[in-house]
Amino acid sequence: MPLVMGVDSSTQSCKVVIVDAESGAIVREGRATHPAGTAVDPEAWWHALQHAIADAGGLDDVVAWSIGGQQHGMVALDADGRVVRDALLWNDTRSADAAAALIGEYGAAALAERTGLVPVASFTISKVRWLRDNEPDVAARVDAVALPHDWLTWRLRGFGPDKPVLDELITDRSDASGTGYWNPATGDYDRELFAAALGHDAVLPRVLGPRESVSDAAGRRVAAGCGDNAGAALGVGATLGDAVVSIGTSGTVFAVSRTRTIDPSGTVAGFADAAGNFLPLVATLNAARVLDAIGDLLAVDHVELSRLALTAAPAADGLTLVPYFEGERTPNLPDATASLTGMTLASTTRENLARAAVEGMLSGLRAGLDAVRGVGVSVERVLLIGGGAQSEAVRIIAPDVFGVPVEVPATGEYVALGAARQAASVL
Ligand SMILES: Nc1ncnc2c1ncn2[C@@H]1O[C@H](COP(=O)(O)OP(=O)(O)O)[C@@H](O)[C@H]1O
Ligand SMILES: O=C(CO)[C@@H](O)[C@H](O)COP(=O)(O)O
Repeated sequence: MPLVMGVDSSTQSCKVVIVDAESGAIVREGRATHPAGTAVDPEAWWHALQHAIADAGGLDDVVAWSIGGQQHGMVALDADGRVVRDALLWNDTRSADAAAALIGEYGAAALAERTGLVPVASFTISKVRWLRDNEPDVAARVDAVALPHDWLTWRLRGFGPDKPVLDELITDRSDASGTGYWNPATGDYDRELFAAALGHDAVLPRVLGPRESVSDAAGRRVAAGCGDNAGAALGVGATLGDAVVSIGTSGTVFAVSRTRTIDPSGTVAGFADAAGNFLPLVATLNAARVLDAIGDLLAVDHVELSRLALTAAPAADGLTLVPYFEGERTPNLPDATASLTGMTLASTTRENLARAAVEGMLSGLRAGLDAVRGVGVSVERVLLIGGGAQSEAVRIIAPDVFGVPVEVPATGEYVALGAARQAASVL
């Protein structure tokens, strides 16, 4: 009964599963929370990872592991292996102007062709460019740029400021494909784009193939890890014809595809997956936390918010929440704010507000589904996952909003399970 560990270092928390590699059964689990905010000291993730591993009973009996994580965050290191500033996360919109500058210089169509992406604030290249433009002294000290899962993998393997071997940074194609300086057609970094964004070239993590591995200081096998959405696709077992809708901090809609996506409009990101295929994806910045915010406002928990939403009629008597609390990525409106319209004395009830929150959040994801279909991906059913899928109201209202059958797999940490699968596959 060899045991493997899978990790999801997500925006809000770190989740660890220890799995029997033969049966797939979860043997132990652990978790720890991450700090709030869109710029975070990566040390906080490292501490959370260690807590979550301890909470899961430790690694002593584990023979292989793999880390999945939130995508795109910029972890910039100096020559001594120290983080040069707080990591800017995928949901930090200060890099919107940098994204626009990149598009102005290279053209959206050319960037989509070269990297699969048209820059928005979320992608790593926009953050790297922001650093060069706004903190040139810090940018000049950067010797390596990694993603959250790359850096945590490096730390857990035994590297860090005490052993700063930057060439030992590794990543995988799914997370590399979210940088904006990796070419999904060739599998190589686009060094010209990266060096121009940063102002000079630097170490980038080596991209391991789906079955390649390295080892940690104790000799355990370490798989390449993955971006969290690719991890979820692996963990939930998505196949052709499935679209996965994940309602976590981000809302994402993605599908496994045999061919790469090039969308010069930038709506659909042409990511790679963790198994050698591709993962066209649409992401919104406003998902589970829309429900958190309205629940807090109404001073109710998730169960009561769901009950209120299901008490109201569809369309909430015209009360409409456009939930751009954090700005928005799809559509690309980084400076947008949320708005509530259709307020009358009759429509402005707690029930309608709860319903409008669920419908507004799901409508953003429906637009994502349409966009994924629009690039030629067939969607026969939706698999609904993430913390927000635990809401009964979300589960009941989603099929009407999406217009396709919706299946809700048993509640589970599918990103961490996907990473555990990677670990099992390199054994
Ligand atoms: N029953 C529920 N109804 C609605 N939202 C929920 C429920 N349970 C958890 N959540 C929300 O789900 C989010 C966490 O989901 P998760 O998929 O773990 O996110 P992430 O991976 O981004 O950290 C939190 O915002 C949490 O409040
Ligand atoms: O930016 C994206 C995908 O492009 C997000 O999906 C992040 O990867 C964060 O994920 P969660 O923490 O919300 O799961």
